[in-house]
Amino acid sequence: MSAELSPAEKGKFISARRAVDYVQDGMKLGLGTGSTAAWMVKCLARRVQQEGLQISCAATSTRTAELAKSLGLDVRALDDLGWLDLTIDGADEFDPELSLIKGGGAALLQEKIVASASDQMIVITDPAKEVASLGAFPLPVEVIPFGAMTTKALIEQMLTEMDVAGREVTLRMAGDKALRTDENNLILDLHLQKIGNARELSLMLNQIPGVVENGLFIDICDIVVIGDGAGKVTVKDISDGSSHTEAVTVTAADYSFADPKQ
Ligand SMILES: O=C(CO)[C@H](O)[C@H](O)COP(=O)(O)O
Repeated sequence: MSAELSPAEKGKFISARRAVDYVQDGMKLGLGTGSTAAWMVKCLARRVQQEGLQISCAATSTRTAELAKSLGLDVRALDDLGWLDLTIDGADEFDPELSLIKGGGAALLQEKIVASASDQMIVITDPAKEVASLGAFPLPVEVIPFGAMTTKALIEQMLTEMDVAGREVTLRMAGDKALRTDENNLILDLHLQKIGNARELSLMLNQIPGVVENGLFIDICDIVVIGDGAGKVTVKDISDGSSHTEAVTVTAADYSFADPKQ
């Protein structure tokens, strides 16, 4: 039997399980990255096994692809699947318009490509990630290694010109080495405190040579599913502005999976 989950982890599990309800037989799915997305992959694999669903998936990172394959899911290259029906992914922050900051797990590039190639994106999250205005979470920006410190300087100059509140930009490390993404790029984290105009910032960042993509997801997310460790799940849908909360029960058997890989 699995150990009791912390309230935060239970919230992630609850949101992941609820989002998997949106999956239908025959769908082509995008699989997100991160700890919440890992719960989703497990819940999805369980549904596929129990109900015999025929689905195919494109993963947003090597680690998600490995987890999904290890659980028997049919994982293909995005280009083999073409357009997707639905992507389910986590986020680091979301605001009332369901704009997001993503990339805490350094997978923002594949995540944005996959979500943008989907009819619908559902974000699975916990209440701590809901903000009135994006920016407390450092904004990840993926840059190519060539001239990365010059790209960093160009970003800092742009932030100064835009008069953004915080301007510290740091290179993300993995131990004593610069972290490399699945595309062998680097991540710069922008410690901005508060992002006033996320749309403008996103456009400006992507105009800088050396920037591959940034972690602002604007007009991409359709639904946010917020799992609360106390046993509630809230579903917010941007298409009709609706929001409703459901009570849920969770037992240890629900989050016990044969493969404990996260
Ligand atoms: O954007 C991401 C990875 O690049 C993740 O979805 C985000 O960091 C949330 O992760 P977690 O579910 O572990 O809190």
